[in-house]
Formats: sequence, structure tokens, C-alpha cells
Amino acid sequence: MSFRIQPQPPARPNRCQLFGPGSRPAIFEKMASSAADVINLDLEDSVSPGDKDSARANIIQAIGDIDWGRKTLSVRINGLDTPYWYRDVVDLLEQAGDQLDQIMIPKVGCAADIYAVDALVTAVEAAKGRGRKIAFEVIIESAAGIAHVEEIAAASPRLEAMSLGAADFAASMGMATTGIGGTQENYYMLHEGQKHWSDPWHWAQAAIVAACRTHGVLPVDGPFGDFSDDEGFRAQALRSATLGMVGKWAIHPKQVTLANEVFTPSEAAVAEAREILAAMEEAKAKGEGATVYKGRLVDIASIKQAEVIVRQSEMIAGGT
Ligand SMILES: CC(=O)SCCNC(=O)CCNC(=O)[C@H](O)C(C)(C)COP(=O)(O)OP(=O)(O)OC[C@H]1O[C@@H](n2cnc3c(N)ncnc32)[C@H](O)[C@@H]1OP(=O)(O)O
Ligand SMILES: O=CC(=O)O
Ligand SMILES: [Mg+2]
Repeated sequence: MSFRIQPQPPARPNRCQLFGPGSRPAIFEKMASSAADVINLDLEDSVSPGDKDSARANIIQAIGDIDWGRKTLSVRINGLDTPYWYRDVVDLLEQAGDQLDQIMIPKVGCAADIYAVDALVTAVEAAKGRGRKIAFEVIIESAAGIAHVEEIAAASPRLEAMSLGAADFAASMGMATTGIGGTQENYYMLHEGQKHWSDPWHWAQAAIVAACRTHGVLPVDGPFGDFSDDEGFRAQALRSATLGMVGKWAIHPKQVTLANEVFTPSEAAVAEAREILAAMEEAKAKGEGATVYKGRLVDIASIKQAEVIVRQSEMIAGGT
């Protein structure tokens, strides 16, 4: 219970974040013309150490040269445990145009990590007189990150989104898998001789959603590595959406449509939400706080649930 009103996250579509290595400029135009809401040009783990400088230069050039439309344009910088990150920040902020919306900070472990990047970004913005403040997004992908998730979500007013990075998260946690997201063969319960698979990502996702919802940040599911497995992607994305996440990464263009489908409320879901709102209006007019809709209880909390779906649908319709 709290007298504080839960803050709303930024009202922009974030159903799919399409990634591409900064060392592969040939795909940048394809990324820009995709149906993804967010583009993540990568300087981190998809770029080999020998290509870091040229990838940074490619990205800076492409930010100005390519028409990114109404997409949110983000660059994933290198981690704070590398010698590259400060140069990523300084060069991007000094040289890239105003089309750059966000910096993604990977492997965040505590609030001070965000503070350090915020201090550098703030100084360069002031020195260069940049008109638009750069927003941040972060990846929770380590044991320290998930242990400090709530302080990280609260760390900076620049923070707009937080993703779960299943690959590095699994490595940091010592999980016995090389799969990136999705069902893990050995994570099952046995009941009367039958295997029932559980979701090893669930608890981390729930912690991220709670931290994000507390502080008005968009919670996002990260990569699903097996891009030949559409049904596996869809199942993972549906679980994430049901838990409260607003979108998912695409590490291959074929995953963009899948993510957009899952994270756009269906016409049937929106129609039902509107019917619940109408039923509750009727109930209120009669002085009742609860009523019956299609044989089930709806009450004042149902208004808030229905509003989540209607708001999401209206925001997407307005933003695309
Ligand atoms: C764990 C993490 O950190 S995940 C985040 C970091 N990882 C990344 O950014 C990786 C992003 N993805 C990629 O680099 C690539 O998609 C790969 C390496 C997985 C596969 O690349 P390819 O072998 O070229 O894939 P494929 O041959 O199926 O490509 C089909 C088409 O999509 C294009 N394409 C491939 N990847 C992308 C992309 N990320 N964005 C846009 N277009 C793309 C290809 O150029 C090709 O176009 P064409 O039909 O005009 O020739
Ligand atoms: O950066 C993403 C991950 O899964 O690791
Ligand atoms: Mg990672």
C-alpha cells in the first residue's frame, strides 16, 4: 500500500527492438525500413575487438545519413569493464546527430554504473550544447544486476527501458545452458512419470517488471537466440507479455513480425477490455463497485486491468 501514484513509463511503442552489429553497415538501411519500433545498433558483443573503432565510425555516420523515420534509435555501448565505453559515449555525443535517442548500457550491476555514464553524458551534452537529452536503456544480464535491479531502475531520470539479457545472465548465474532464452530441456518437474517444463527466466523477468513498474521504466524481454524456431520465440514472447513486459528483442529480421504480433493487443482483447469498461460504467451508475461480465466477477481493479490493454492499443495506434 502506498499513497504514491505509480509512474507511467514513456508513452512510445517498444514492441520490438531490432539489433544489428555496428561492424555490418550493409544491413543498416534494412534495419531502418523494418517494422521494429526500436533500432539497436551494436558496439558491444556482436562486434569483435579489432572492429570497435570502425563500428563506432559506421554508426555515427549512419545516424546522420539514414532516415530512421519515427523509430527510437539506440546504440548499445560497450560495458563499463572495457576500455571502449568512454570513447563510445564521447564520440557518439560529440559527433552523432540529434536523431540519436538512446544509449543502451549493457551488464549494469549497480546504480553507480548508471551514475557514471550519466555524469559523462551530462558533461558532453553541456559542452557540445546538444539540444536533446539522451535517454538510457539498460540490460540486466548478471547476478549483480538482478540483485540490484530496483536501485538500477531508480538510478536516473534518463532511464526509459530495461531488458533481460538471457545469454550473459545465464553465464553470470552459472546456468548449465548454452541456449539464449526459451525452454531449457533440463528444467522440468516430474509428476506421475510425466515431464512438465518450467520457465527458468520467470523469476528474473518478474523482478525486472516489478522494478520497472515501480519507477516508470519500460520492461523488455531480450534475445531469443534460435531464430529458426518461430513457435519457441512466440511462446517466450507470450509469457513475457503476460508477465507485463512491453516488447522483445529481434536478433534476426524474421523475429520482428512475431514480436509485433505478440505485443500488439489483439482486436478481440481490446474489444473485451472496452466491454468491461462499459460494464463497470453501468455498475457505477447503479452505485455498485462490482458486477458480472460473461459470468465472471469484474470490479474496480478490472477497470485498471482493462485500461492497460486499451492504453497500450491506443498508444501503438498513435505511434505507428
Ligand atoms: C546476445 C546478444 O547480445 S544479442 C544482440 C547482439 N547480436 C546482434 O546484434 C546480432 C544481430 N543479428 C545478426 O547479426 C544477423 O542477423 C545474423 C548473424 C544472426 C544472421 O545474419 P545472416 O546470416 O546474414 O542472416 P540471413 O542470411 O538469414 O539474412 C537474411 C536477410 O536479412 C538481412 N539481415 C540479417 N540480419 C539483419 C538484421 N539484424 N537487421 C536487418 N537485416 C538483417 C540480411 O542482410 C539478408 O538480407 P537480404 O535478403 O537482402 O540478403
Ligand atoms: O545482451 C544480451 C544477452 O542476452 O546477453
Ligand atoms: Mg549480453
